[in-house]
Amino acid sequence: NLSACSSKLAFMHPMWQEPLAIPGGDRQSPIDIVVRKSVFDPQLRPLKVQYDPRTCQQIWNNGYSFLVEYDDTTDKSTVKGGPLEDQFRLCQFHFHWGENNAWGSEHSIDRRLFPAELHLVHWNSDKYSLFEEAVIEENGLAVIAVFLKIGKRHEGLQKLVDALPAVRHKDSLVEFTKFDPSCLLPENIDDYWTYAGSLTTPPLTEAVTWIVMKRHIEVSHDQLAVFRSLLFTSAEEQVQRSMVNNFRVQQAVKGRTVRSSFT
Ligand SMILES: NS(=O)(=O)c1ccc(C(=O)N2CCN(Cc3ccccc3)C2)cc1
Ligand SMILES: [Zn+2]
Repeated sequence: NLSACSSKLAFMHPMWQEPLAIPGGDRQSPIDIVVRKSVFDPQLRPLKVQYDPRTCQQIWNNGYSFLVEYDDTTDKSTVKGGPLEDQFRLCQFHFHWGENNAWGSEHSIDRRLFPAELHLVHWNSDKYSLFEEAVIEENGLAVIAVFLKIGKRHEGLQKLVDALPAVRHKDSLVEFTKFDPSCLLPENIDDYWTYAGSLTTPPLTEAVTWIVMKRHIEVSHDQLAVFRSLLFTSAEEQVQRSMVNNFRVQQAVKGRTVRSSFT
């Protein structure tokens, strides 16, 4: 099945060597969400997402993905409700994608992989004062994951796609403003799965409440092709490597329960 292939593939294209020991290591991400094993929780409230496009600052290639970074010095762009007890501030969003449209997402639904996955990263501003503090704390982060499927062109995404050639190489950065990331959310954000997990890139800390949207968004084949024109490597390096397959292999669920906000 594809996910086995993608894990073999990840072996063939290891973005990084998976560390042997991970702190705790019993709530790692990503995972396969087995729908029939998820548990409906009627106490899960609707998500309240409030993003201010004026907090959008820059876009940069960090050598894993490209990050669109937001000013998180005030509570202007936040998420609360859903499984969250506190208010979380948006600090950045990024994507993971494959070398082709057969795989690329980090999470899967009943082993179904998607060509790409969006992560909107937030940190708990009720409890901490900086992302760097929250990233090592139990309930420090909340990441909203949205699957991407190939279909019609996503008008809102195009402004982002047009900026990508300027951050082709690792460590390149350009100003990027007035982008409202709510345009990347599906119409219905009330249907999601949620579970306790980790960052999927180093330091892999077990600080994340994952909120995985049931509904996907559509982007065009050509839009996703521009993601694949990015490079893992900096301008100085002799050998340039295409930024593709920047997903982590799936991790053991280890007795965790995945809750659903819908029946
Ligand atoms: N794929 S994911 O959504 O799980 C995700 C991955 C990375 C990040 C992220 O912004 N950083 C991870 C650590 N990094 C730098 C850092 C910061 C503090 C301490 C140590 C290192 C930043 C956030 C979410
Ligand atoms: Zn991610």
